[in-house]
Amino acid sequence: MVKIDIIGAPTAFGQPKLGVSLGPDAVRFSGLEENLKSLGHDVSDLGNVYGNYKTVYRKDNVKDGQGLINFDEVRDFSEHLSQAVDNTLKNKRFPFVIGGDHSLSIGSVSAVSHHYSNLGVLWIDAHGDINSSDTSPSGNIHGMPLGVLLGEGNEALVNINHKGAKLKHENIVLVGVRDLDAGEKAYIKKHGIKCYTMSDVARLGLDTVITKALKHLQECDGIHLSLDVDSLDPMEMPGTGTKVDGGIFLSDMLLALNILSKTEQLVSADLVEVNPLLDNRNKTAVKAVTLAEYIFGQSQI
Ligand SMILES: NC(=[NH2+])NCCC[C@H](N)C(=O)O
Ligand SMILES: [Mn+2]
Ligand SMILES: [Mn+2]
Repeated sequence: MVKIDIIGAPTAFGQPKLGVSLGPDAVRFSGLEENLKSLGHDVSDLGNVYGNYKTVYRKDNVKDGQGLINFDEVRDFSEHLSQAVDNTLKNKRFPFVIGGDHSLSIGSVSAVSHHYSNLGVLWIDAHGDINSSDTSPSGNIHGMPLGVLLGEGNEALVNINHKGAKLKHENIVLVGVRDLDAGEKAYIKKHGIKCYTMSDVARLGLDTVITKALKHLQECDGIHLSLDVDSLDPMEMPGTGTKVDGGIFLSDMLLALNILSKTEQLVSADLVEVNPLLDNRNKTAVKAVTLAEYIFGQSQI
């Protein structure tokens, strides 16, 4: 039995497409809390986190001096989210953060890293999200959370929750990657970051990849899962803002999550980038709930 706090993080400030702020409710309305309860868990939905701004999105998406879009809003939201995640961990509960765009991981992982000195991160995503204000071609902060957590670029973002870098390069594993920017490729190579691309997944199978990823993180005192729904193929997950063909299929992902759910090291998770306005009859949110069930031990027999 896991004591789970569902934390809605409806931020859309990290990218320009409207609708991702509706993600948490679409996932809730598809049965998230009830289904996790039927698996035997103690589940509490804490509702949504909001920052000091009146909305969780901007229609105009303004760049600041460093080329960061909606910088003040992202920083403010991240601080608020990190406080909520910190409280959950203090209460000895599992923070399960539902997005919202992937910039939310700056807040969630910053808080988790305060509780685990050698935190590992399993980042399942079509993208690397390892840009920084120095390398990002778009200025969208949802493409930068790993970069920020590694201490790169804009200092105010790096210092969210507490000062300095939150993760070690060797404690990160990327899985499902198939769309990296040039700066991201260079950074991953320079720092020797463990990265399983879709070609690796095609060659080895996702079950083997996840087993290898967990082996790589075996010395970590906790593992955070950050699961971007665009890691799945767009045929599976149409409701997301930065789709890339050639992704993971649901059956493979469920097997991988089943393997992951058996490790005692898993301490927190994010499920991000569900955008109901881009979806086809809420399919993406419904499957996101299935992913959540498997993270928390659902099995097929
Ligand atoms: N979390 C995501 N969906 N990120 C997409 C990032 C796309 C691109 N690499 C960028 O930095 O703008
Ligand atoms: Mn992505
Ligand atoms: Mn992402």
